[in-house]
Amino acid sequence: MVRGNASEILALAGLGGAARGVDAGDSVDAAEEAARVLASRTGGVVAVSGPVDFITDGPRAARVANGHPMMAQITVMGCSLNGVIAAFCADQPPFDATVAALAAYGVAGEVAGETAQGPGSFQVAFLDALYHLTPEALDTAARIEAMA
Ligand SMILES: Nc1ncnc2c1ncn2[C@@H]1O[C@H](COP(=O)(O)OP(=O)(O)O)[C@@H](O)[C@H]1O
Ligand SMILES: Cc1ncsc1CCOP(=O)(O)O
Repeated sequence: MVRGNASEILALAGLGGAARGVDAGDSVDAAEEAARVLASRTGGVVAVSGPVDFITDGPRAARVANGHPMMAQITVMGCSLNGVIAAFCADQPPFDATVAALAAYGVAGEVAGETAQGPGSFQVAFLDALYHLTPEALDTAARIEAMA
């Protein structure tokens, strides 16, 4: 399973990419083909994170529209996300698990964004929201679109 922002996925596929340090300088849309190429090459699941996440295993693809703009303002949100995806993949098929992990992470971001005053309080509120997230709340708030 590979997860990166758009510029990281483009670079990994050998298709360039305009990364700004650890941040993306490319849109998720621009990295969709790179993600499909990487998934086919590796036989694994590839996720491009960003304002709307894109996930593919080659034949299947989905978009997850959950999240909050403040998530892009905090370092290590992507690294932490990788750990959450790994936990979801531990006992679920990897494509479904990755989609669910991205939705859960994004919903926690939305909950945190309701009370955060800025990046500092957002970090604390995000960890609390992830800790308190229930399957019912995830079902209600998840914005997942299956694609061809
Ligand atoms: N503008 C945004 N709006 C909503 N969610 C976002 C936005 N930018 C990033 N996210 C979310 O933040 C998390 C980390 O993704 P990202 O910022 O792409 O990682 P990285 O830190 O590797 O660049 C993902 O769950 C993603 O959906
Ligand atoms: C490993 C590491 N150490 C300091 S910043 C960084 C990368 C963080 O990347 P991201 O914000 O994309 O999770």
